[in-house]
Amino acid sequence: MIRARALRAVYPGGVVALDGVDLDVAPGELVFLTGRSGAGKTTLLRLLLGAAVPAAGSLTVLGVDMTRAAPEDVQRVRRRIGMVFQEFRLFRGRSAYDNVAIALRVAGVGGAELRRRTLEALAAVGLADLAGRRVETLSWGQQQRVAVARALVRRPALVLADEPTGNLDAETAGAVVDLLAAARQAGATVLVATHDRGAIERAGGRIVQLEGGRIVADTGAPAPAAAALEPGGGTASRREGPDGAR
Ligand SMILES: Nc1ncnc2c1ncn2[C@@H]1O[C@H](COP(=O)(O)OP(=O)(O)OP(=O)(O)O)[C@@H](O)[C@H]1O
Repeated sequence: MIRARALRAVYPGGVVALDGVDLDVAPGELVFLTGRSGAGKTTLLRLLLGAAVPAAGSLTVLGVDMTRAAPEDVQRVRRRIGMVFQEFRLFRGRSAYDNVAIALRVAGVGGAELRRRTLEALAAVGLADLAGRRVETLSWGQQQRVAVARALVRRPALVLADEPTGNLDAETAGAVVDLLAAARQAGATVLVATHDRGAIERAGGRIVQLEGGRIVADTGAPAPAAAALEPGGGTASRREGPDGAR
């Protein structure tokens, strides 16, 4: 799903944001990226999304080598990613419905299916009654839930969320975390950059800690309890093993 080796990211001016990151994320994992401000979390998400190119190292996302991919291949990867941004990036002046529907429209979905899936996504985040409201008239937490609905409506293979619970009250933050966990239950791989300890404790999952652009701690994927306990129950861990490719 994701495979990074010796990943390095440098901003103009020479700021080294990531410095030798090795990371494997298997399909279906829920991973929290933690670390203090400036540790490199957002930069890693940007590389995964193909919004920035690594300065060195290798990065494969959804089977595509992001360091060598043609623009159309990067586009193909992006279409399979649902992104929740820190600042929502909703279209002001448009309704909650329109903001969610756009994600399906650009994927070529229209007509009755567009309407059904958009309304289902809004209902899933508890906003069915507010579908027609312009987004700037919604509360902060409601806007974030619109952004989550927009990210999930296409049933993406990979969900990337950058501080999705920032500035939300505990209850709304909990609801957002539950939605991301539900996306994982539905089969998505989910990466969440967050400072929110409560969110991490609520959802469980793997914790990868960044510091100064390096991974300094990684709890690894929790062993799937049922499979691990069954005799002959397959893998003890869904984490991809090291490959010695360094
Ligand atoms: N556009 C930019 N130009 C130059 N340097 C940048 C830029 N964006 C980020 N940086 C620097 O890169 C490093 C990593 O930043 P990044 O935003 O990835 O950290 P972060 O862990 O996401 O922080 P936060 O928790 O505050 O969002 C920091 O030193 C930051 O100052």
